[in-house]
Amino acid sequence: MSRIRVAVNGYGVIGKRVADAVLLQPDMELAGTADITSDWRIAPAACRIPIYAATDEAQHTMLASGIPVQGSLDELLDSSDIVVDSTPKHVAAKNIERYRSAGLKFVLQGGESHQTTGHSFVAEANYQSALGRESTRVVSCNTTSIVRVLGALDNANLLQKARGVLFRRATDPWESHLGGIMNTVVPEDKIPSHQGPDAQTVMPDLDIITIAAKSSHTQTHNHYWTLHLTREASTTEVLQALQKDSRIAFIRMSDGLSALNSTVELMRDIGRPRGDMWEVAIWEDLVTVNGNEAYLTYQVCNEAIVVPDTIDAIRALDGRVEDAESSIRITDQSLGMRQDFLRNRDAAL
Ligand SMILES: NC(=O)c1ccc[n+]([C@@H]2O[C@H](COP(=O)([O-])OP(=O)(O)OC[C@H]3O[C@@H](n4cnc5c(N)ncnc54)[C@H](O)[C@@H]3O)[C@@H](O)[C@H]2O)c1
Repeated sequence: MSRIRVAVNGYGVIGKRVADAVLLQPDMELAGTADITSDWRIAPAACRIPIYAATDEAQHTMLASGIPVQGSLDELLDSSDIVVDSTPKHVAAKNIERYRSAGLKFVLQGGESHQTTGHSFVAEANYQSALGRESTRVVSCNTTSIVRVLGALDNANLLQKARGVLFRRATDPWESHLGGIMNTVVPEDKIPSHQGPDAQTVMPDLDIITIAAKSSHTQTHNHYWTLHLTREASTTEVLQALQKDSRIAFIRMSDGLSALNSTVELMRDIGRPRGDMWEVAIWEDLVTVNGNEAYLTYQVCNEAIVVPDTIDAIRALDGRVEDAESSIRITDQSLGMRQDFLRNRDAAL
């Protein structure tokens, strides 16, 4: 089977992680990455990834900065089967016609609206409906976590409705010198916040309300959920339902993982590239069930969580791996995803 040749347009927070994940896939090949920067953000990639210039101006500045440019974005597209667009919000939507004229399938990211592709993607929920499509949009980091967690409970017929509060990191760590709030919390200016309706683009029947606030840190997102269950259940039943999703990991206060920064440090200690956590991490010892209500909190590494889904989205559009389980297994194994970072999962429950 020939490998899928993947182009990554936009080598920022998401693009560089997607490019590295593509390099690990047995059935994919990285055709190259395009960007407009010519400084430290792209320079380290040049020795291991073919770099292309997304604009004529970028080509001049890249060459002037000593970046070995392989060619233009159009040339990159010509040598690719699928492009992942990870340019900033609203830039990607303007590239769609260019991808279509090059005859390429394309994956967009969560900064674009559902309407840009007409399909929003989370691998565990709707891989099947993306099979062979021209395009899809991998939903945002918060939405991906919501669909994973609520989807796992829904699959076990346990979820009736979900009400959640989201604390969002103020900015990405690498650009925190440029902006981000300090010493405050800023509620989003409407309820429901956009994440609940966004989750419904993947799970249309989900009864969900989200309230969100931006807080003054850069260490991942943190969600708090009150879940109305379809019936009275035990904590073990809820945990077992969550455990069925291979991309949900379990962390514990009792292990000293008592704050967002502890988990961030743990990811570095276990050797994760860039300290990334692709899993959504639920505090296992905080999961509480009271009759037909459940309460839980989890952590979302916004920079990393959409990377495995982006890899699966590429496979779904390509169409040759026809079931979600097979694609998820290949992706999980290639990245080294885990459900428990400190001990064998089977022993934990
Ligand atoms: N940062 C996150 O936590 C996060 C999480 C999930 C989804 N997303 C989504 O992923 C997408 C990318 O976000 P990001 O955070 O990686 O952005 P980013 O700003 O970190 O990276 C974007 C990259 O695109 C490059 N770029 C800008 N204009 C370009 C152009 N015309 N052509 C080619 N390259 C161009 C920039 O130089 C930069 O390297 C957005 O849709 C965003 O909403 C971001």
